[in-house]
Amino acid sequence: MGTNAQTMAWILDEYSKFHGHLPAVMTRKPIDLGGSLGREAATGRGVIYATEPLFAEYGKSIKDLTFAIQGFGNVGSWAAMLIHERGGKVIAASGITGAVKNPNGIDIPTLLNQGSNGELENILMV
Ligand SMILES: NC(=O)C1=CN([C@@H]2O[C@H](COP(=O)(O)OP(=O)(O)OC[C@H]3O[C@@H](n4cnc5c(N)ncnc54)[C@H](O)[C@@H]3O)[C@@H](O)[C@H]2O)C=CC1
Ligand SMILES: O=C(O)CCC(=O)C(=O)O
Repeated sequence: MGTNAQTMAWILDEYSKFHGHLPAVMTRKPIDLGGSLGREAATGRGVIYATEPLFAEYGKSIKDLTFAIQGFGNVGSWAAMLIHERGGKVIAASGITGAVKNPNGIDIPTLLNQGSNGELENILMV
């Protein structure tokens, strides 16, 4: 937690100083350092790909359900976006310094466009 592609680039840089340039040792690198396309979204996407069949076993789909996202960072914000795209309703999201709620459904693209870095600082309600 609290890391991003830049952090991974720093770790790769430090590792390379001692062991030579071996980019395969570090995942979630920036693309221009050999990172994988789609990596930023991958874990949140995995959450959705895993939960969709689980819901199906109970005769439900994402569009029928409401969601609260505890931890609106890399994984949580991508999961929220994919829920939104599938017609699901995200009614609450929280980070360590703030939270938002809207019983009618949060507009996730708008929330992300507010420059939220996963902490939801100064955002009380959307
Ligand atoms: N990013 C990835 O690709 C992967 C992440 N994970 C795991 O998924 C989890 C989330 O990772 P990321 O989204 O990358 O982290 P992140 O740092 O981007 O987001 C973490 C979120 O949790 C919130 N948070 C932190 N401490 C909290 C607390 N005490 N109470 C409430 N909220 C708190 C932060 O405010 C932030 O919104 C971590 O446990 C991580 O190890 C696992 C596999 C891959
Ligand atoms: O990038 C990876 O291969 C794994 C990342 C992971 O498990 C994490 O961020 O906690």
